[in-house]
Amino acid sequence: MTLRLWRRLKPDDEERQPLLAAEENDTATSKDSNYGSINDKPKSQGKQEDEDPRKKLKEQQARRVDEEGGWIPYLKGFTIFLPHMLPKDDWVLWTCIAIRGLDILQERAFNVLEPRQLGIITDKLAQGTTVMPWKDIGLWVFYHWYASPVGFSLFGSYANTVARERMSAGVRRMAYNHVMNLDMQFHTGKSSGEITEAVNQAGSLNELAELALFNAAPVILDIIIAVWYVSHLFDIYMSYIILFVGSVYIWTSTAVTNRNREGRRIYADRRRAEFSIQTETLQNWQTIFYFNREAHEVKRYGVALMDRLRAYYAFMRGLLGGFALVDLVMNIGFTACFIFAISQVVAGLKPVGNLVSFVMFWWSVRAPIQSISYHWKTLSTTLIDAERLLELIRTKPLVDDAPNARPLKFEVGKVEYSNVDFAYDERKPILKNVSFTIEGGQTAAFVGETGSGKSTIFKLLARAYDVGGGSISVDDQDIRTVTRSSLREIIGHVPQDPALFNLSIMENVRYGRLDATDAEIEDACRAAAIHDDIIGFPDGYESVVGERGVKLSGGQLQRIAIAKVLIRNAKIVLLDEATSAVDSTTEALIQKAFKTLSAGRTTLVIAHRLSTIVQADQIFVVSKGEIIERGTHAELLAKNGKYAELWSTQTGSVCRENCGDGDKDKGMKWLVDISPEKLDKAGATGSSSSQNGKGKEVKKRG
Ligand SMILES: Nc1ncnc2c1ncn2[C@@H]1O[C@H](COP(=O)(O)OP(=O)(O)OP(=O)(O)O)[C@@H](O)[C@H]1O
Repeated sequence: MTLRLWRRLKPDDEERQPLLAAEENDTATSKDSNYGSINDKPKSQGKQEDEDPRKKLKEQQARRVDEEGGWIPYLKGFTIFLPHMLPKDDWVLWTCIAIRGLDILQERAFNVLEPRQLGIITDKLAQGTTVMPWKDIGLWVFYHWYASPVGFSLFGSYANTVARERMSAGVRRMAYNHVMNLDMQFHTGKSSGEITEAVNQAGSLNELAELALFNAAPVILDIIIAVWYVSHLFDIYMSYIILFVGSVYIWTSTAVTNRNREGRRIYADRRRAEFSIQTETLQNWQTIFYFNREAHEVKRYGVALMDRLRAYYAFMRGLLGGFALVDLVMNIGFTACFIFAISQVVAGLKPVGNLVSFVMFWWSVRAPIQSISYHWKTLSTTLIDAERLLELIRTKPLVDDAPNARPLKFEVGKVEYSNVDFAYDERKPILKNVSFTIEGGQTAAFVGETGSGKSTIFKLLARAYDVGGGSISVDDQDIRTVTRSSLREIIGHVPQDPALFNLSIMENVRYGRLDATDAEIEDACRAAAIHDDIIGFPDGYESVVGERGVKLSGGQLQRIAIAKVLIRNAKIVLLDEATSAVDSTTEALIQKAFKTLSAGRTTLVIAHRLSTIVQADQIFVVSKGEIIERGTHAELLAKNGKYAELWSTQTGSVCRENCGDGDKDKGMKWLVDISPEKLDKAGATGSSSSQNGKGKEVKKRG
């Protein structure tokens, strides 16, 4: 019994704190209400300022208790989890709870019956019986067996496990679903570690429920039974002794815990520091390798390790000393009760069997009494953990379906931005009065300096964020009035830095359309000019791509991302610098594939290499969040503005005649001054120039 209690009290209590997990929380501490990551702190800075993330949660909890008007209303806030933890129709869960309930009751009954039976046998022996009391022995054996771990409690323990895990699964599912449906601001503003930890706090709620249902309630029952039973065995004074010992015990153990808090905090800090060195150095192993700093890092880690050990020893000294003290209180209490009981037997007031029953009973109730303070401490820690989960669940997505949102009715894929304003942070406007219309099936390209807001224009179309002013519509339906899912279903996005799941190439491409056949996937890969690369890998389509696709080159990653969009058969395609990482031959292949596949689809392209978008139906030049020029390639060249400047920089061409007046009919002449490689890319230019057919002439020098 002591051993069991020791296990329950010692490691769990002090080490259940998520010391390492706290490390992951150090970074994202900003809770800004704007779309902004401006307040994000660098990791090391965050660490210094937020040494103990639990402290912050504790303060938050105190504030919330205050705001809600006390602990009861505060705790009521957690009832939002109840339908997920205890779903009414989960008969397996309720059966397990019922079995565990029965187990708790039978445990209590046998706590009394077994010592009592031993007392009866002792009394018979004391009376000098000469026959074996087989019936009593049989009963004792039965009680003893039934109350042991191989008796009914075997089912009780298993039912407890099933109930706990089912409750936990319900809350985890709820939290995960909630996080998945939060907006992009939430996901870009927080570290994935922090989000994961918050979701995992589902376990803390579970503990809370388990504590209340299966631990605290039985302990209260134990105390009531103990007081009643010892009064029955001896007299009421014995109950007073037990209550007194219990109170002193609780007071002492609380005092010991408080005293140990500082030691625990130091130990937690040192452990975090050691963990931090370990992860940082492993993550930056290549830097260490190239700077030949292995020995330096091993030494640094060794120092942190020893620091942690010293802190741990100090903490454990305090803890073990504390345990010894509280155990002493318990032993003094037991001695007092024991002497009192013997005195009653000696005085002939009670039979010796009662003494035996008492001693046996003491050992069964000692653990529950001791566990009160443990449960109390666990309750406060668990509540703080659960606070994190509550905070997560209370976070409402900034972008959500309107109450009367309906599915988007796709017609031709016309995209219209009307006077769109947007800011991630209200202090810094990003898009200003952006207006344009792209007819269904057209290709529109966005060019402009880095950071001018091109990707942001894309993000708004997928409703990663909502516009600050103006509106965006698809086929004349304001995207805020349609369901987010129906909108994203028709959009295919190839990001700047595509990331893949650590699965096979086949599975990654199938992510675009879950029911795609292998043959369809291969076709998409052919169209994206990646098929030949894939079949060249030793495992072909079954090659696993590594975390985020690290085993693939940038160009391969981009083409697989393109294949994913192709297989998705999206109606509106967003290409964010989709061909920036491929060589000119591959780029030409991709361009060809896209030309075929973008037929009938509205395509929005961001490109820094202008040669890739000369055939676009419209080109928008974005600068500082505004569209400063628009038109076809030829029209923009004719304007000889920003676009012409960019074109000139990239291709080395210069306008020789009629430049700058924007009059298309004056027959501008461009002189192209480019290397053979540039000419290769600009080959598209020649064709496009004639395609756009505005009577422009592109001459090659030399
Ligand atoms: N999640 C975000 N939170 C805060 N600011 C952001 C966020 N994303 C982008 N920004 C800022 O918005 C501005 C426009 O960024 P955007 O990514 O739209 O530019 P871009 O024109 O696509 O640039 P690039 O060509 O380099 O991709 C930048 O100043 C950027 O720092």
